[in-house]
Amino acid sequence: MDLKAHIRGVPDFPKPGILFYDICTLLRDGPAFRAAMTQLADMVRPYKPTMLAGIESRGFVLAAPLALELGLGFILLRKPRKLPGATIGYNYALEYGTDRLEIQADAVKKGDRVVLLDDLLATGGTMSAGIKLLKEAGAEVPLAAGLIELTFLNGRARLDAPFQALVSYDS
Ligand SMILES: O=P(O)(O)OC[C@H]1O[C@H](OP(=O)(O)OP(=O)(O)O)[C@H](O)[C@@H]1O
Ligand SMILES: Nc1ncnc2[nH]cnc12
Repeated sequence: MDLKAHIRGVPDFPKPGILFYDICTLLRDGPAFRAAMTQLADMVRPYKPTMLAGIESRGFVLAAPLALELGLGFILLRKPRKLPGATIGYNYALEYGTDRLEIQADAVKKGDRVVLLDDLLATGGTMSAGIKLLKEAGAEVPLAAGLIELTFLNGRARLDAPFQALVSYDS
């Protein structure tokens, strides 16, 4: 399955100069969505995670079904003020703005092996914040993973964990 054939590039969204890689066109195609989930499962399984975590919101769309597929529990990393109870937060810069991620302080136990999933790695700010939060909460992060990597932004250099993606774009 050629996953790239199902990902649409939308010029000048959400700002002029940004080529937005839209996964909605992949998600809407059953066999392509299935193939992406199977390939993600094959990529993640060797790292022997005990839990999966996903980043709001497009990351949830991939990470929750992947957790089910692998028979694992699922942790939500959310945008600010959405999670009840004590949280740990981290501010970060995006390719097109700034944001903050939060995790529930009791989401992981020391020594949990948590693989972190998002749809796309651009500058790496979001994924880097997610890895920091998981580690601060006590988890090991054997892998961060995505469907898409924008290699020209070199986001993986900012990550304190190995990173893998299914498809990459160099412009
Ligand atoms: O590597 P970075 O430069 O940090 O960019 C990647 C992040 O940007 C997008 O999320 P966005 O904040 O647009 O939110 P969404 O998933 O809710 O659409 C994407 O889903 C990643 O989470
Ligand atoms: N170019 C891009 N396409 C889709 N999502 C993104 N998140 C950050 N940069 C993006």
